[in-house]
Amino acid sequence: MDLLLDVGNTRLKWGLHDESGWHGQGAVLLTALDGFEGVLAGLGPIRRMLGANVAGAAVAGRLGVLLAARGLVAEWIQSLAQGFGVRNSYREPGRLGADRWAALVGARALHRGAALVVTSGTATTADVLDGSGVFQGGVILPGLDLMRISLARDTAQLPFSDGRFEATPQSTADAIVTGCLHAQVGAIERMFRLVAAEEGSVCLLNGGAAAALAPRLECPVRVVDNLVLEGLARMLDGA
Ligand SMILES: Nc1ncnc2c1ncn2[C@@H]1O[C@H](COP(=O)(O)OP(=O)(O)O)[C@@H](O)[C@H]1O
Ligand SMILES: CC(C)(COP(=O)(O)O)[C@@H](O)C(=O)NCCC(=O)O
Ligand SMILES: [K+]
Repeated sequence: MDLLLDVGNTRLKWGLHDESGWHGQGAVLLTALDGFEGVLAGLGPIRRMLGANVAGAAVAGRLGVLLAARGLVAEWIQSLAQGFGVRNSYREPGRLGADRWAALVGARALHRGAALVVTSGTATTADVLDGSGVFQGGVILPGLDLMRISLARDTAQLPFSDGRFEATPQSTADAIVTGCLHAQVGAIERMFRLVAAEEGSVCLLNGGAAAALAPRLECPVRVVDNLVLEGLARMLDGA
């Protein structure tokens, strides 16, 4: 069994995988990272650990210690210019977030046509993957919760509270939630225009906020499981 880690800025997502598929997945908040020690202790024998980390060196260091206690060496991927059926058009390919690279590899394995690969986590990313597997570029915006948090933090009168999506919001809470959803969905729909003309193109949507965005999107959407873990599994298969 291999252990795959998608370490984002809010949560660590883990998955246990072998040739026959997935044998368990879970998530741990970075604010409770020590809890991952218990998760690790409960897993059976592990061959290798491969991960994508965008949460920085301190988090990688803490994970390295937890993994070493189980006799595992932490292997962290870097974005490549080309590999696993995907070509990376970033001017400096290594600067693309490792999670975005892994998600593109996962997306390519899942869907052969053009796709807009959207991961809605702490940040939302919307990445254009054309029908020949070329990542042409993409956008980064604050994620849904980060937008709401920033309004509460930097204004005197706006709270962080739950509202509802409404066509014409008539309360502060509804106005904030609806505004932030419009911002997310609007950016995604604008990016989708870049692949809309390609046969069979779809928006592949994943990440912690995917369920909140999916019902609002007016483009072909397929909500998928964690594409980063999927991509990491392909990388081990191809290794
Ligand atoms: N239990 C939870 N705790 C924190 N955030 C959650 C939870 N459930 C869903 N979320 C949402 O999911 C986002 C985190 O999604 P995730 O894809 O794990 O992000 P990241 O990869 O940036 O860590 C949060 O910003 C929040 O919007
Ligand atoms: C864009 C991101 C912050 C997304 O992080 P996440 O929301 O998954 O925590 C991350 O992929 C990152 O730090 N990228 C490096 C810069 C880039 O991709 O251009
Ligand atoms: K993201």
